[in-house]
Amino acid sequence: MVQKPIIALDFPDRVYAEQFLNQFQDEKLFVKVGMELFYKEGTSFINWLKSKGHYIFLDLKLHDIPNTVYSSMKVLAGLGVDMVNVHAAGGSKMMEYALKGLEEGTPKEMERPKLIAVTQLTSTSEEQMQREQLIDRKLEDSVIHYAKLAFKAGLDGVVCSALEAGEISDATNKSFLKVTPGIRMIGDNSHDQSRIVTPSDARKLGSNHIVVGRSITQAENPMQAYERVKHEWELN
Ligand SMILES: O=C(O)c1cc(=O)[nH]c(=O)n1[C@@H]1O[C@H](COP(=O)(O)O)[C@@H](O)[C@H]1O
Repeated sequence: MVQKPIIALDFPDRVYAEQFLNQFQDEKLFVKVGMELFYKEGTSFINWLKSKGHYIFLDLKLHDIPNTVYSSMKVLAGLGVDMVNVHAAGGSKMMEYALKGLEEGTPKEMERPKLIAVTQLTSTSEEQMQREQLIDRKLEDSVIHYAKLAFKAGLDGVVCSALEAGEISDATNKSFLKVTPGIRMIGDNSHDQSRIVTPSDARKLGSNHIVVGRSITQAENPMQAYERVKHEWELN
């Protein structure tokens, strides 16, 4: 799959999103549609993005009982997106059912979307995880544990910080995807993220994809910000 930085289209509606995308003219981008935009605009916006030739990560982070996730994935499989996700905390069975739903729901002429699992959100710190989730371990231990569960369930990869990417490769295999949000250029505001890295460090540490939102979308010149991220990511 194309390795361009994935731009998080965290906008309130399609007017904002289209205004943003228009700046890139005909460039085919890899974009992420999250809950905010999908809840507002639904599948018609996904179809529009597809008609423009963009690659799409539909980030709805499913986390429910196995049967509900199975039937929801069956529906999402028909949208023709390239990547979808679940929360690994939903458990092995839920992840297996998610994959089954996608496999059954993908039309014959389409490729099944990649299925990845969020391990520990990049906004979560070790202190918060221990205090709020009552996990009395290092944060990396929890991330690696979830990655192993996702791997065993047959998923294509995980969402993780680049700080854990190397250990995940060792615990799974080289082709298991490590998709990394929490990307910031040096000096950027980290906002609500905890485990942040630069595009160049993400590459060096072994991430396969990076997800970048506010550092691009809220930049004074988003095109320039995107080019800087892409340059750093591709050069390393
Ligand atoms: O699944 C995700 O995309 C995701 C997982 C995670 O652990 N952390 C995380 O930040 N994300 C998403 O990645 C994007 C990061 O946005 P910025 O912090 O603005 O770069 C947001 O759209 C988040 O919803």
